[in-house]
Amino acid sequence: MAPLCASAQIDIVQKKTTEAEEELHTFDALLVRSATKVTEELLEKMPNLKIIGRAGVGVDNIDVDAATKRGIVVINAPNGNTISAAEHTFAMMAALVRRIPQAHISVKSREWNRSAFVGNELFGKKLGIIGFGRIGSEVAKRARAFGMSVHVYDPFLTKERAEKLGVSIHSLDEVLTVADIITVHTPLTKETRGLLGTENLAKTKKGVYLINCARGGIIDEQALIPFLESGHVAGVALDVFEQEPPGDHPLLAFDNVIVTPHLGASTVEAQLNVATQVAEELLHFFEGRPVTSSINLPALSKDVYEKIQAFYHLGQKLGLIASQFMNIPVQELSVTYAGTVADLETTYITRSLLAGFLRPRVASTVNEVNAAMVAKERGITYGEKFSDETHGYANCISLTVHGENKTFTIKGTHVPNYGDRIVHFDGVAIDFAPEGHLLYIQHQDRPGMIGKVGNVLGAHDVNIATMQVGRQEAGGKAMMILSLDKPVDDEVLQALAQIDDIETVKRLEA
Ligand SMILES: NC(=O)c1ccc[n+]([C@@H]2O[C@H](COP(=O)([O-])OP(=O)(O)OC[C@H]3O[C@@H](n4cnc5c(N)ncnc54)[C@H](O)[C@@H]3O)[C@@H](O)[C@H]2O)c1
Ligand SMILES: O=C(O)CC[C@@H](O)C(=O)O
Repeated sequence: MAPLCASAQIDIVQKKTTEAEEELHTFDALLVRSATKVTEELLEKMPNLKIIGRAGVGVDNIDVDAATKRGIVVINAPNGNTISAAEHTFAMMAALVRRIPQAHISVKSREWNRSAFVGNELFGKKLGIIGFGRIGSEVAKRARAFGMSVHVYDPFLTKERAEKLGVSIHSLDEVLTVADIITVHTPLTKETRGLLGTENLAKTKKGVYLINCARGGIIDEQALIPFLESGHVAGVALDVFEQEPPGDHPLLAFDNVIVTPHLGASTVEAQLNVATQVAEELLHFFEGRPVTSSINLPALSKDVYEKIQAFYHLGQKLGLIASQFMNIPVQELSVTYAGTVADLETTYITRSLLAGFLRPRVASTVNEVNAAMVAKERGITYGEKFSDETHGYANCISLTVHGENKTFTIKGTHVPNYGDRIVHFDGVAIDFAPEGHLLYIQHQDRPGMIGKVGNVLGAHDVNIATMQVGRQEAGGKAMMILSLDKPVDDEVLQALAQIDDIETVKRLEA
């Protein structure tokens, strides 16, 4: 939290959400650990909210879909507690096979029963790790130091990464059948809920030990009971439960089930790390810098962000102008990247363009977070293409909007140290900066048009800052894009539209 406390821009209110009912509508940011449930209902009471920070890894206490729908960025602190969670897993493993908690209770009860607590060594045992991300891989390092062999199952782990981490990948069945001890380190998802249920538990070795320091529900608690009763499972270590706290859970009655109250991340170091990580990210967000640990935005490193920043802005302007020009229902947006921009992380630029396009059409907040979702809701599809056609510019972004009976194309480029330029507008080569109050005039290419437009604007006290003209061919379709010092009202638009040979007049705000 220290980075937040040090910031003059941030006022911190530390309360339970239930104690802050009256102020909920005022908050811009919400920071939570795992206990606060960030539900759709809570989000409805927080219309000002822009970002939710989870000081920890799992975001299962946050309705990420509901946040995304509202354009709220969700960030977490993905690695601040990795070491603590891995160490806790290892402590649980040692405690499980050496029966330390049971022996502890016995001695505290004034007994001295050494023969009752004969355990097993970890050395030489096969450890099955299901889920080989940050924590799983740290557990593996520690296991190797203890002389264990490590057997990994993770369907998303590449061969290269497995080799780099010195482990071999196995199928789930292989891990289940060979492991003496199995520890799970996956997120809780539709696929992992009940992953160790009746069917898979039956495939494990007789006498297997199980550990869950990830999320309650990955090991099916009900399914476990008969396997403990029969002695097939020799012992279980649980830091997490399907319901927390677990209350009077039948598993707690088993002597060989050892438990902790979700303590994986509960170290001074981890709490400091996650709080600092999430606080720094939050400050970056409000300073308009990239957030690297967002759950609902593509991850961007500072380096990548710096490269795409200019195009991100250009994309937004292209979308914004196209949306106003095509103020009719549209079905499809097609974005083409050419030149240097084509080598960058274009997903983010496309999202920015899409948000710019949707903004004039949508009453609710629309930004890079929810743009794809809002587009889908409105039946607008979009796609990215890459091309070699740069039209002579170092970089070029083209947007084609397909609407009912009309297609519109706009192209832009970014010139370093100069700015964004629109270089092609509705079939006409032109060159203007997409900034401020713009006026689009489409007319027949005739002498004297510029003077007539200037006279009307002058008569209405509208000052022209810049004027760019372009045409398809001499005497054919021509256009003017004017940048004005103030927005024009409907009266000015009508006066301009009455000039002979002017076909269309549109205001465009950029
Ligand atoms: N007990 C605690 O206090 C505590 C602390 C921190 C994290 N956690 C939890 O630990 C878990 C792991 O955290 P992490 O930081 O290592 O996450 P991570 O995202 O780095 O790793 C998760 C791994 O699981 C793999 N995976 C996903 N679906 C899978 C499936 N169906 N089968 C097998 N593997 C699958 C992913 O490919 C990934 O490699 C999470 O559930 C997290 O919430 C608990
Ligand atoms: O806030 C906590 O202590 C839980 C942490 C842990 O479960 C996580 O997902 O980061």
